[in-house]
Amino acid sequence: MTLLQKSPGAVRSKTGFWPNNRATIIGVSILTLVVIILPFTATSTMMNIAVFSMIFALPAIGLSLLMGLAGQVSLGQAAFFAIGAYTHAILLQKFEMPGVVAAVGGVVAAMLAALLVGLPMLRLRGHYLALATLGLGFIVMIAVREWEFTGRTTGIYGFGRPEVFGIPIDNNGLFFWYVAPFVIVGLVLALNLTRSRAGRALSSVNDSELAAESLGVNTYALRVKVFTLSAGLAGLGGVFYAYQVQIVSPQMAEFNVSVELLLMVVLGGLGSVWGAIAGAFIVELLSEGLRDLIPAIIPGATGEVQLIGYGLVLILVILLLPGGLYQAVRTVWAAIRRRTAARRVAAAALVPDGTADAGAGDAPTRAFGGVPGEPAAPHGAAAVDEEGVPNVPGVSTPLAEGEAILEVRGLTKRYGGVVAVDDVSFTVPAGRIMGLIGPNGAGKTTCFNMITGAITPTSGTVTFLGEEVQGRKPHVGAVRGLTRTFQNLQVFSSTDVVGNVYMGRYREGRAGIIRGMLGLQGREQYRNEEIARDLLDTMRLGDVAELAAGDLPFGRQRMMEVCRALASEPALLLLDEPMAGLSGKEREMLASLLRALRDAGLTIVLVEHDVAQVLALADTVAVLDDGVLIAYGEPEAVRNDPAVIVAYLGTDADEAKHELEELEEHA
Ligand SMILES: Nc1ncnc2c1ncn2[C@@H]1O[C@H](COP(=O)(O)OP(=O)(O)OP(=O)(O)O)[C@@H](O)[C@H]1O
Repeated sequence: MTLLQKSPGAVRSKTGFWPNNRATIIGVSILTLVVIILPFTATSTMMNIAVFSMIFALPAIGLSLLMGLAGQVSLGQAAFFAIGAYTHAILLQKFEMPGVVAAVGGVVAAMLAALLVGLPMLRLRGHYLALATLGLGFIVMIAVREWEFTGRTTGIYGFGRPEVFGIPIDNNGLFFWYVAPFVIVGLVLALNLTRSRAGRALSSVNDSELAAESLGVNTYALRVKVFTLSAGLAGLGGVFYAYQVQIVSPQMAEFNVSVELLLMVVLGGLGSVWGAIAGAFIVELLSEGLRDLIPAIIPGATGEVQLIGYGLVLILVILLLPGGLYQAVRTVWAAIRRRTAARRVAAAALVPDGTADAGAGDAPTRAFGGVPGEPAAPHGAAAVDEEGVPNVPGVSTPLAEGEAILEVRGLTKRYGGVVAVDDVSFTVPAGRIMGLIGPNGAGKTTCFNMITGAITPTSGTVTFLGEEVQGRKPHVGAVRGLTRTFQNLQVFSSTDVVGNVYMGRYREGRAGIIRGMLGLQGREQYRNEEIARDLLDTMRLGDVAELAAGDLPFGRQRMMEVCRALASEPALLLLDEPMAGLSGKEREMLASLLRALRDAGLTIVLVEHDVAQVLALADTVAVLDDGVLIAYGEPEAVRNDPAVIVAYLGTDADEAKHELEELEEHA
């Protein structure tokens, strides 16, 4: 039996966990209609703006994915735009390659440049990528300006226009129709990506890289992929730009182009793909307006002054509408939905016996926390036994009970002169609960962090399921079944409660970025969502499944974190102070749950300040004091160990023992 029995008839949620596909279809249909009609109705100035908006929408979508999803800022998107354009122009003009080959070459060159910058930079945390891309922008601009091959300041020109079935694309209307399908396809792929397993993982990384890694997300690989994808879209934009203006020049890589792209993304709303397209149109309109307005206000002003206009708009948006247009639209939409719902409730109240039997015929069946094949308890109804203890699913353990699942040998962590953990060794047997206790600052969390890969030990080894994992990133252990919770909660606040627990299923999923973009992972997603919901019901969190995770009370956030860790079907679960902040009732429930999980075969290591709880729960207890392992054994032996008593209470052993007993009685 696995930890989570999967519902055989997993059904699609009707509660809105997945963004509304119908809305996307309607949106894309309207956009397509506008694209078809616009060239027949727009003035030539409008058509010119529309063409450039479409061209810039591509790098803007890329930047939006990078900044909104991957949480990385690029100040040099124009560099990839220029690399795409120059490569395309060079292949066309100097090597006389066919248009399609030259275009693909432009995109590939931009992606390769991104790999070159991203591979070293994305390993580092912080804003290094922003600085590196800013530098790249300057390098590209200066290189093409100084290099004979790229035409110096004059640039490259004289290459032909694109042709489709022998028809030259030689006016704005045709060019608009030529670019638009690429933008629409890019839009759909990007929308799919944001909803996919990979997209959700990226948002989670934004919320808490440590928690995402601990659930098996390889954050570095994902960021590199999104950065490369983002550069590819910029390169494609550059290819179209080169075709449209019929010249490529160093200005394309200038900083103000990157700022323009940044403005499009911020104005539209970070991470919103629709917002990026809207932002592209608005900034192009704005830029047209500023071109006339600025010389009228400041006679003799050059194009540089336009940057001041962009800067002002950027500041205003950040101050007044930090979520951009996307946020504004969402706020209005939410208000409309609230009013509609209120009206519906009022109307229902007028109908005698308005208790409709809605959906009774298609109630989902669940095997988890209920009887297989029988209608499930509604979300929010706790699946509990007669004593109020949650039902616990079965557990699969890769080892026989008592075999070493985790071996820690000579684990040491020094911070300058501070030895946080000093030569600690212990073994955790499978199917047992091990308590790790010690006074404040004893080194418990540091120990956890070294075991899970959050920090690298100064020396020592951590062997999990026979493989040394010390010093490796947390996702390495997580993929093999090593999952943890955190002393300081690490909630994915950008999503709801079910979204958090769904992320716990990450290591069970397979779909990558490509499958995500193509929308070929529906089954896997719906199945994992159902499992997440089932688990929430079992943990009595079903009633808050749709709430924003950050809005939950502290105690329920802790329970949600445990639930999220369980969703990953771990072989070894490390819990860092899971009882902290819980009510007495919640503590009791959690203790029962842990006992039941252990009885089902799960191995648990528990760091906890509630010593009485640990001594009552654990099969073995390790005690740290000042980084040193001072006791290790069965709870009874540890309870009476004078060294432990002195470490905890810092007084005479007999007196301390008496105090400890009193404490336990009152606990
Ligand atoms: N990044 C760091 N730099 C310097 N010292 C650190 C760092 N992290 C932890 N320490 C020190 O290492 C020691 C152990 O800290 P740790 O947080 O592991 O203890 P703990 O047993 O988990 O404490 P608590 O129960 O209060 O959470 C403490 O003295 C702490 O100040």
